[in-house]
Amino acid sequence: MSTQRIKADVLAAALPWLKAYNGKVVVIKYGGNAMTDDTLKRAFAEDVAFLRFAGFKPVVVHGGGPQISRMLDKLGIDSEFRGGLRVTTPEAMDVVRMVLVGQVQRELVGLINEHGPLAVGLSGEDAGLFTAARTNTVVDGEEVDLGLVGEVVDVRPEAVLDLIEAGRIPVVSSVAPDTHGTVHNVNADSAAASLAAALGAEKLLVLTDVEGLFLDWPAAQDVVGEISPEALAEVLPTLDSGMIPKMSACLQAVQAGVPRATVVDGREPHAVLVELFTQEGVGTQVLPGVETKTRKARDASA
Ligand SMILES: Nc1ncnc2c1ncn2[C@@H]1O[C@H](COP(=O)(O)OP(=O)(O)O)[C@@H](O)[C@H]1O
Ligand SMILES: CC(=O)N[C@@H](CCC(=O)OP(=O)(O)O)C(=O)O
Repeated sequence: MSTQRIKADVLAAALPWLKAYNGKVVVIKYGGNAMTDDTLKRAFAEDVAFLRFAGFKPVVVHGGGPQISRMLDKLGIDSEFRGGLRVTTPEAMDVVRMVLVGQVQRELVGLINEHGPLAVGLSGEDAGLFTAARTNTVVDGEEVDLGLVGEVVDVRPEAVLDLIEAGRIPVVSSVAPDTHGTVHNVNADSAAASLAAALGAEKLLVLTDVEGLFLDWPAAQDVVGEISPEALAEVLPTLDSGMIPKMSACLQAVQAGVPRATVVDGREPHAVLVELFTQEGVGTQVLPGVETKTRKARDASA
């Protein structure tokens, strides 16, 4: 087939997706582990700008776990993860906020704005976007005090909606005040799910550094292609580390009415475009009413 024909086929195949998502909100969670190099970050910014110019309404919620850990290390502040969440002292909270809002968010906004005056950064503290409530976690049957870690209990999406209506791309950091104004560290997957639900998003797309959910972790031979919320709720207690908040977030979003939530490998350049314009075969999709389907992982041993 000629190169011109291949290009024509790829472009023509995008039509159903362009129609389906025209004017629809897509919340994209960009995890810190998928921000490894400048080329990937630039490709991500291009994808988000592409979506906006293609008639989607993209909203970015970003993470930055590894970036926070590096800064805490540099400053000699100890931190540990329990059940996939960072135990956050008041001292660590200052660093979390500085890195997420002051570094990671600023960098993403800058990269997207290379394509036009599109992105506006905000955090859960802006215009009452998120209200958090302190939360603990249970690890091996024991309740663990996580310090200043919260979950979003209320969303006032007006500021984000105003930006979307003005044709902007909101870029949201996951720190949020409680009802007394004390700022809490919220896992970015969970914040993205809350925002997707409040915005009535068509999709929650979560970029990370694995091909998707593996039920045979850490052997990682078979990646889940599709899974229903009910089947996911059953396997959730067996998962560990970062996959717990990620898959809980997908479940939360779908249970709150977001039609589908997908985890994709952000180490692949243009993962966002590939996922949104491809029928099947990338990442793990949480979707009501499906049987669990798995496929061989890219790196599976033969
Ligand atoms: N069952 C599983 N399937 C896939 N990844 C898993 C699983 N269990 C644990 N993980 C780990 O979860 C990590 C993703 O979570 P996390 O490090 O928090 O990513 P992010 O920064 O993208 O939010 C993967 O890199 C992988 O090491
Ligand atoms: C409570 C909690 O764990 N908060 C996360 C917030 C950042 C985040 O979620 O970043 P990723 O998406 O890159 O993992 C943290 O402190 O690392």
